[in-house]
Amino acid sequence: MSDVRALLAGKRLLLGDGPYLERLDARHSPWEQRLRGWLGKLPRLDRRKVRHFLAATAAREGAARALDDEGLRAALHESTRAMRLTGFTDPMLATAFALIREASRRTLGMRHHDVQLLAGRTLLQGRLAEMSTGEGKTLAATLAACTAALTGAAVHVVTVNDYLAQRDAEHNQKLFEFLGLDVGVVLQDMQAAQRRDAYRANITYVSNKELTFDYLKDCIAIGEMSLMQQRVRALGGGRTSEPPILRGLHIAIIDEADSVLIDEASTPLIISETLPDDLDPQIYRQSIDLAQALQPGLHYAHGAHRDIWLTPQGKRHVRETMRPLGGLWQSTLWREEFVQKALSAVHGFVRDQHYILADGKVQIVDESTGRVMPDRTWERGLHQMIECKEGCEISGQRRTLAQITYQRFFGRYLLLCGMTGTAQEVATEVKRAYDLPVTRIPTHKPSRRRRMADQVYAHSDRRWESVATRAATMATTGRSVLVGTRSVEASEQLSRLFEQHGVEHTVLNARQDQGEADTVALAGQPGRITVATNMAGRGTDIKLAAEVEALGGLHVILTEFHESARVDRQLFGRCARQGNPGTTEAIVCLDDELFRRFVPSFERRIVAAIVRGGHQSSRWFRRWVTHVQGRAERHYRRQRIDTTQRDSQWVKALGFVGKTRK
Ligand SMILES: Nc1ncnc2c1ncn2[C@@H]1O[C@H](COP(=O)(O)OP(=O)(O)OP(=O)(O)O)[C@@H](O)[C@H]1O
Repeated sequence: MSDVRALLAGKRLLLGDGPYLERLDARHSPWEQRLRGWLGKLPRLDRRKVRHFLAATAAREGAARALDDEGLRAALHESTRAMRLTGFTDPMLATAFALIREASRRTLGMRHHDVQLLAGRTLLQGRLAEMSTGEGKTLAATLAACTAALTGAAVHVVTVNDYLAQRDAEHNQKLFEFLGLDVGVVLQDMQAAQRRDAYRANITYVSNKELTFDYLKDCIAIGEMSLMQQRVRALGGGRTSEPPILRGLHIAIIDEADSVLIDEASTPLIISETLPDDLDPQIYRQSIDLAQALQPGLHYAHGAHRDIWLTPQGKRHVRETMRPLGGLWQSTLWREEFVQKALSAVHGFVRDQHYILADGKVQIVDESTGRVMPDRTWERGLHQMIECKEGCEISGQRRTLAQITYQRFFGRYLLLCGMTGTAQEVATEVKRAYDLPVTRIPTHKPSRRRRMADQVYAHSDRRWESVATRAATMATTGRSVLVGTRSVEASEQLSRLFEQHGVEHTVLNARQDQGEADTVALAGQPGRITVATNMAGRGTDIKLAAEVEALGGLHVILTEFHESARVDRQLFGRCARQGNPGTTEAIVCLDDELFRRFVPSFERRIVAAIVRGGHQSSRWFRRWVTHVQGRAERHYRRQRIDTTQRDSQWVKALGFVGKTRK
C-alpha cells in the first residue's frame, strides 16, 4: 500500500521539473525535438499541461515497475476508484497510464510510446486524436479503455469491421485479463444472447454497424413493450421479457473515426421487415426490359452522381409503350417511378462494383470498406429491380421499423471520442456534427514513407499493364507489394493479367475474403504481391519480414484515386509504419470514376490532351487531383447535411403522429 501512496504522491512532480523535463530541455532525442515543435503549436497553457502530464507519467513509471503484479493491479484499482469522484484529471491519468503502460510491457511486451499516452489522454478528454497511420492506435486505445472500464463505465471500442474488432480485441486481451477486465467481441453472425454477453463485458469491441443495429433492435423491443411492462422494468422488477442487448451508452472510442462519423454517415441505418410483395413481378421485368431499350440522350439523361431522369421525349415514349398494358402502368406517377428505378438499376449500379451475386442473392458491397453487407438492401424497389436485372429471385419489399443516423446515435453517448490517421480535412464537420474537437498527435519517429511520381494514362488497359509490370518488377527485387483497387471487378481484372504473365499473387476482396488474417500475415513477405480492394485499405497492419525492411519495405500502388484524399492516404499508410521504410505510387487513368463523375467533359478533354497516351505526372496533376477531390468532398458533405436534415424532419414527424423517438 505504501507503494500505492508513493505512486499517487508523484503528483508533487507536476509542480516541479522532473528528470524527463530536464531531458526535454536538453533536446536529447529527435522525438523530443519533434515534441517541442508540436508543443510550440499549442496554446501556452496546453503546452505546459502536456509537458507536465508526460513528466508525471514518466516519473511514476519507476514506482510502477517496482510493484509486483498484484500490487500493480491494486494501485490501478485505487487510482481509478478515485477518478469516479475527480473525473479524468491529468494527475490521476498520469498515475493510471504509468500503471497501464507497465502492465502492457509485462503482458504484451509493448511499452506505450509517449505519443500514445498523449492520444489516450486526448480520448478521455472527449476529443478526436489524429495519429498518423501505423502509429499504434490499437495500443493507444487501451489506455483510455482500461481507465474508463475500471471506473465502472461500459466501454465500446468501435471499429469499421468485424475483422478489426476481433483482431484488436485479441491483440489486447492479455493486458485486459491481467488487469481483471473482461473483453467481449460482437460479430455479425452472433445471436442475441451472445451479443448480450459481449456487451456485458467491461470492454466490448464491435463494428459501428453491429452496434447501431443492436441499439435499434433494443429501441424496437422497448417500443413494443406495454407501458406497464416498461414501468415494471424501470422499477427493476419482474422479468417481463428479454433484457435489452446493450447495457447502456457510456463511452465510445471510435477507431477510424473519419470513416465511421463522416464517410458512413451519409445514409441512415434502417431496420426493416420484409413484407409480402403485392406488386406483380411482371412489372419489374417489364420495367427492366424497357429501361434496357431506352436510348441515352434521347429518352433519358444522367447526371454526374448516378442520378438518372426521363426526358420529356422519354416520358412520352414510356406512356405510349406501357399504358396499353393497363393496371399500374396507367398511372403517370407509378409508370415514371418504375422506369426511373429500372434505369438506375440498369445504368447506375454495376455488378462487382456496387454489389456482388452470392448464393443467388444480390449483396451490397460497401464501397468505403470493400466488404459485403449481407443484410442490407437498397430502398423503395431499387433492390428488387436489381434482382430482376440479374435474374435473381425477387425479395419482398421492406418496411422501415426504426432508423437512426450516426450523428444522432453517437450523440447519445456520455463520452464520445475517437482516433484516426486522417482527420484534418473533416475537422470542422466532426466538430459541428459531433462536438468532437480534433487534436493532432505527433509521430513517434519521423516518417520514412516516400511517394514516387504518379503515372496517369488516358486508357484503362494501359494503366493495368503498367500496374502489373511495376508490381512484378518490385517483387523481383525482394520487396513486398500491395496493390489497392476500388472494386471487386478491378481486382479480378488485374489478377487475370498477373495470371497471363505468370506472376504469383494473392487476391483479397469481398468475394475472396476467406483467410483474410492469413493473407495479411503473409503480405509483408519477400516478393509477395497482394491485390486488395478497400478491405485492406484501412486498419490493416502488414508486418514486414526483416529482408523486406532492409530492401526498402512495402511498396503500395494505388490504382484509382478515391473521392476522398483521406482514403488514398489510408491506403498509402499501409507502408512505412512505426518508422519503417516504404514507398507509394499512384498509377491511374482518366476514365476512373472520380474523373468521370466530378470533372466536366471539356475539362477532361483538356487534361487528356496534355496526358496523351501516358504521362509521368508532375506537380500540376497532383494539384488538379486534389482540386477534383475537393469537389467530390463538397458533394458528399452536402449529402450528409441533407441526411441530417431529413432525419430531424423524420423525428419531428414521429412526434407529430404521437410516437416516441427511437
Ligand atoms: N508501443 C509500441 N511498441 C512497439 N510496437 C508497437 C507499439 N505500438 C504499436 N506498435 C506496433 O505498431 C504496429 C501498428 O499498430 P496499429 O495497427 O495499431 O497502428 P494504427 O495506428 O492503428 O494504424 P492504422 O491507422 O493503419 O489503423 C503494430 O504492429 C503494433 O504492434
